[in-house]
Formats: sequence, structure tokens, C-alpha cells
Amino acid sequence: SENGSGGGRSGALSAPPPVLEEAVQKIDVNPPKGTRDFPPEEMRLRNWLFHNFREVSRLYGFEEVDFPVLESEALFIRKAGEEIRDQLYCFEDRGNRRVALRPELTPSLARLVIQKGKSVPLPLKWFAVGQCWRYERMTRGRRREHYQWNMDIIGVPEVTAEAELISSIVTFFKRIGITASDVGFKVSSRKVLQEVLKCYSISENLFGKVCIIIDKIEKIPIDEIKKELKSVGMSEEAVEELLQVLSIKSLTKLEEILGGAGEAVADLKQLFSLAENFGYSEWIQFDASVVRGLAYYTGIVFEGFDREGKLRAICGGGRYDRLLSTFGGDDLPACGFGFGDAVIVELLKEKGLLPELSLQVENIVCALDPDLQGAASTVATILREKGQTVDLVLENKPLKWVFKRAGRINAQRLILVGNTEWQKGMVGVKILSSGEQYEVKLDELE
Ligand SMILES: CC(=O)Nc1cnc2ccccc2c1
Repeated sequence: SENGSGGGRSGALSAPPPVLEEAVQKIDVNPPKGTRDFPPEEMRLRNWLFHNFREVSRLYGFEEVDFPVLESEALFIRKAGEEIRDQLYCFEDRGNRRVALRPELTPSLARLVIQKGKSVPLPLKWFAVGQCWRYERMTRGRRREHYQWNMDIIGVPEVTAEAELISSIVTFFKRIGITASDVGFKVSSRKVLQEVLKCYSISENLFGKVCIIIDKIEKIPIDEIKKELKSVGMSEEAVEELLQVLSIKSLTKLEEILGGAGEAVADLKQLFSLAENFGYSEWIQFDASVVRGLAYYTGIVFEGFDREGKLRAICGGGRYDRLLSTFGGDDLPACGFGFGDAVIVELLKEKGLLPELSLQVENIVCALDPDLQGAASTVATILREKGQTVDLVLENKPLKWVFKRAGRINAQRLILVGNTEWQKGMVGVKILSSGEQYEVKLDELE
């Protein structure tokens, strides 16, 4: 409220009219490239979505955690050639530290688990909803930020953890009206890949790279995939065998190829059996081509997809038993998933399932003349202390303006503070849906 010319007011009468700062050249009122504002309507949808994320997490007994959006760049530097690494939103800060806006939440969660060490009893069941960033050349015009819901279970080596996580996502889908005919989960295990590579005595450290290449199987031509696999050292024969195995869509077939002794088949059999018990068998299918694009997965991996095949993956996750130890922590088993805020909204639009969320206020309170503004403030406070929502008219406005605003904010009733009523300790009430109008004593207003 201070004017711009040299500090506070000096004797209003003598001072020349305050000269505001010279107008800066018009700033760009749009948010930075690839980012979004959330004006009220969009914010209501976001809050509705996040409320459902949090409610499901609560139903499953998970505790909410959060981390800085800014992390040391080192947390995300992995050598496997991931897209998330190529698009890291990283920079050098004013202390010459290499930092990055987090592209995902899992490394931060792993960092916090290690930091907490033995002080937190296992298993840990933590969830977070956080904004994640990527720096893409805007040529692609894609977003540079999105919000992700993550749920992670730390300290459980059995696939009961993965089964629980998939169950939580099914619960989420059901809550918002999505059914098993709308979406499904493709489920596999990276141990399938591991067992094939072992047959060809391909070294472990190629594992991450091969996964990242395979993850592009539906995004780039198969010849390109073969070329990249050979470039990391796989033989022609190994490539052919691998691609053959990755096309398997039945567990029985997989068992024929890999034999029944391996962990991959055992884990997947157990997962599908648990899915029966959870009651979500119709939601999942085995698909050996699913590897997911993050290098740290080591076991079961899964991704939610829309059965019409129009959209990108809705969510994805899996087991990452080595991540904590690569950060110098104990060798703790871990699994989790990430669920972005973008594809799900596209799906809801496609299915006509976007919720109708309008602003709803119970009361609009207004003084019928300026010297009753104080009285109106008192009435608003009384109603608010009763837990009622109140839009208090803050200026002396004509009744026409008040009615117009009442309509716009979807007020249920109009509380009029007028002289004659106020003298009797009363206020006027108008129910805006029916038009019914009456007077009521202030202490009987509920
Ligand atoms: C569909 C969409 O907006 N995807 C998206 C948007 N921003 C991101 C930012 C970081 C990592 C992944 C991201 C993914």
C-alpha cells in the first residue's frame, strides 16, 4: 500500500500525487514453457484427483512423505541411457553445486529411507504426491512438469508387496469410475530378461542398458531395437531369442521356454494367484514385453494401460531391490509405482468421467447500507464459527450486483443486513433456489 516514490506517505496534503514506478515493459503473464497454472476450476479437479490418491493411500495404511523438488544431480545420474537422464532438469546453483529438479520421486524416497536408517521399523509403507520435472527441447511441445502419486513398500522381499500395490491402484480406479473394461495392467518380471541373458552369458552390467532399449520396443522400429541391442554387445542369436521370449503373452508358454525352476516364473505365478485372492484377476495379464523405462527395476514390473490403446501408460511400477544399496544403504528390498496426473485426466475425459466440481458457498452476506458493513462482518463471523461458508460482500454494492455475484458463486442463500431488521436484532434471509424470503433473529440463524 506504500506508494512507489521514495518510501512512506509524507503529509498527504503537501506531497505531490504519488508517482508509481515507471511501468515495466509488459511481462509475459503465461507460465514458463511446458508448465501449467492451476486457476480455480483446474485446481478443483487437481484437488479431487489428489484427494483420491490420498484416500486410497490411507485405506492401505500408507504414511505420507515429501522431499524437496530440488535434489543433488547425483541422485539421478545412472549410466543406463534412460530418457529421464537425457531430459534431466539440472543446473549449477550459485554455490556451484550440481542440482536438478527431480524427474521422479523414488530416488528421493530411497535417500530418505537411508537417512532414517534403523530408526524406522520395517516394512515401510510410504506415499507421496509431488511435482516432477524434465527439460525437453520444446520442439516436442510436451509438458516439462507433472504431478506423480507414488506408493512404495520397503523391506518386503515377497511379491505380496507388488500384489498389494496393484490392488491399491485398482481401488483407485474403481473409486473414480474406471473399470477393468477401460484399463488393464501388463505384468512381467525383469527376471525373465535376466534368465535369457544368463543363457547367453551376457554380463549383469548390460542388464540395465538392455532393459532401457527393450522399453522402447513399441516406440521405435524393431530394426533399431536390434541394432541397439547388438551395439551393447548382444549376439544376433541372443537378440533373436530375447525378442522371441519377449513376445510371450502366457505364463504357461513362458514356463515351457524358461523351465519351472527360475524365480521369474515362480514370482509371476504367485502374483497371479494373489490377484485371485485380491479379486482383481480380470485387471491383469502377463506380457513379457513390459520392462518399464527405469534402469533400477530388478523383478516384477507392471504398467496400467487403456484397453483402447489410445493413450500412453497411465501408471507404472515394480520391484527395485538394488537401488538402496547403490546409494550406499543396506540391501533393502523395495517396490513401488508412479502414477502421473496427465494421462489419467485424458482417460477420464475419454470416458466422460470427469467430475462436476463447482464452487459452492452456503451464504453470501451483504450490508444494505455502508454503515452496516460492521454488522455484516459480525453476521459473517457468527456463521463461519458455525462452520458455514460465507462470501462476505466487502464493498457497498447495489443489490443487482449482489444477486449477480450470488449466482456466479453458486450461493445457497443471501443474508441481508438492513437497518429495520438489525434494530430488532434480526437479518433477512433469501433462499436463492426457491426465492423464499424471511427474517430471523441473529442467534437463531443456523
Ligand atoms: C503426459 C505428461 O505430461 N508426461 C510427463 C510430463 N512431465 C514430466 C516431467 C518429468 C518426468 C516425466 C514427465 C511426464
